[in-house]
Amino acid sequence: MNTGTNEIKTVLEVKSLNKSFNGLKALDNVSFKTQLGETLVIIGPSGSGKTLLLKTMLGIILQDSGDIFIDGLPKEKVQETAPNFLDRFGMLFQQSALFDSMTVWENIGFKDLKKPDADKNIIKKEVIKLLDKVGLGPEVADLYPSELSGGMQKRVGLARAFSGDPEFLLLDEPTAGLDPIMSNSISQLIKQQTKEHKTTSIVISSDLESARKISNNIMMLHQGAIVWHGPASKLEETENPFIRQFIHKSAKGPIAVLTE
Ligand SMILES: Nc1ncnc2c1ncn2[C@@H]1O[C@H](COP(=O)(O)OP(=O)(O)OP(=O)(O)O)[C@@H](O)[C@H]1O
Repeated sequence: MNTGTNEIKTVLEVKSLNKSFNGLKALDNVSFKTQLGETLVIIGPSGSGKTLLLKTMLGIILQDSGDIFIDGLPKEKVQETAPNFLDRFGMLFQQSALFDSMTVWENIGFKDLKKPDADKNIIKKEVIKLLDKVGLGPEVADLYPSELSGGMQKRVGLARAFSGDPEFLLLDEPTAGLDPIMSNSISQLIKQQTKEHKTTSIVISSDLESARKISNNIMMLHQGAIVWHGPASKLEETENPFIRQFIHKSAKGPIAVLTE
């Protein structure tokens, strides 16, 4: 009997996605589903297609073939009826991708500031609450991104992604380059946000400790293809050679290690 407490509902689906650059396959028949409230972490070696997959899902790069479904509808259909459908997504790109010419609060309030009836004072107040959520004080609001450390920029990027409590979070390497304490606190924030708002999240992470902490499921890409997709709890026990090599940081295995 479905009690309604563990609702299984596919909210994002990628079907047979292919993309090549100069004849080289960068995404190779990628198919997967994510359920409401799930956090899927994508792992894989450098150049395996992780960022490209997120960019294709968002329409920043167009696929050669394959489809993306949101709530069971093709993305193009969703876009037709709701041109601002990307507002349903909170995104964090690598290097945080903050706008250098805008202050921290303008960066975080960006989505709301675009609205015709935007009230700057209300938006700034909301931003200060978000800053507090990611562990930054109100004094940071009027600074420019260049005045912040890398860790602070990540937090600001995360606050921007959380802004408006989006249904979906797509985060590219949220803990890369951070010290272990900062990385742990960012992982906690992602967990808290996804739990409190039942957010469906896809997170690219090379930080396996963070991946284990935040994920329900893990998917590994290699040369644009999915080589493993399963529950995070099975990561340690799987015999999959790609996973074994990746988690043991071994030079031996199916993943080629580049040498000079
Ligand atoms: N706009 C583009 N033009 C040409 N090639 C591209 C483009 N975007 C991605 N690629 C290629 O697609 C492949 C996958 O790139 P992608 O950035 O997705 O890798 P990744 O797994 O995110 O790597 P990393 O962990 O290093 O960020 C790479 O070979 C890359 O060179």
